[in-house]
Amino acid sequence: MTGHRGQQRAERRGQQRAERRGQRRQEPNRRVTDGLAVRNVSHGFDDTDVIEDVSLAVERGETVAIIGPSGTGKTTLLRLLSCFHRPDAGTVETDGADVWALSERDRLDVRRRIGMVFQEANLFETTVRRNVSYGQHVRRSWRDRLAQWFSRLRGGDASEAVAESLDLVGLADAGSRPVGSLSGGEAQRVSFARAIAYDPEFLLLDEPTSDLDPRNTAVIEDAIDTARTRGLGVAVATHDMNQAERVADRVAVLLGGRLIEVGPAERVFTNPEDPRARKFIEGELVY
Ligand SMILES: Nc1ncnc2c1ncn2[C@@H]1O[C@H](COP(=O)(O)OP(=O)(O)OP(=O)(O)O)[C@@H](O)[C@H]1O
Repeated sequence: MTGHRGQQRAERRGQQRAERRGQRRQEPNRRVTDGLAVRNVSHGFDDTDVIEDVSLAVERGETVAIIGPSGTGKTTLLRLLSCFHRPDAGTVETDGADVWALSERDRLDVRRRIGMVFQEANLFETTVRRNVSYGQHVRRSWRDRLAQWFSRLRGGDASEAVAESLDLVGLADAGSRPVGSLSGGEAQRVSFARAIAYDPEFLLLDEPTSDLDPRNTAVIEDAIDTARTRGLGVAVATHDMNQAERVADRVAVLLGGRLIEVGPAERVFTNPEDPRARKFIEGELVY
């Protein structure tokens, strides 16, 4: 019964979307075959659309900031990109392949290539090192784990990646510390290290520095920059415009679940085309 009602709701939302689509200026679709992308995705919960007809791509080696007021759908968009939610409409693609048309196993492989850092660090009550290597362990496919095992036998060291990731966030000496002894900023840096330790191709960050002081924020922003330089595609949802300006190559402005503007950071910040984007960037549009 609930499933049927859910389907009816989804259909009703679909009809409303189709009507609205005709009335709206469409964002130009960048045809990206190399990277992680959502294409014309819409998604909602219960009777409400949260994301409407959004197209956005993240290519390897670039950082895209998703900015917008609170509750505008940034987290939902990241969750669609991470293949956590299946969109009500539209497609999620990696390198041109429709992720939700893949087998469950192949989709899991795609998810393994995507690292996520949430607003809350969500660490386990153990040491820093174990937290970071845990991410590496669960994210690896059996094939990779086997390869890692053979590499260890040959003298290679999987813990190198853990050490390197901790070094990247300035916590090279903190491996043996229990997470309970960390400050909020340090915990968030461990969470970042955990996401990066298994060598993902894409990194999705949801307000990764919202509760952090300037020093911890700077460490995370530097790590974002390093990740991008190493060729990862990074998407960061933030309501901190200054942060977006500091880290992003491109900026996507999300308002009321719709992408109202997307373009190179410099252009969007200095000369936004959409008057609502301009208001938001100038701090007039506060929700
Ligand atoms: N699982 C869910 N079930 C029901 N509603 C949800 C769910 N996830 C998100 N929403 C709703 O979708 C809307 C957008 O939420 P979302 O977290 O994506 O926005 P946001 O831009 O990331 O907000 P913030 O900046 O405050 O974190 C909100 O109204 C939220 O309540």
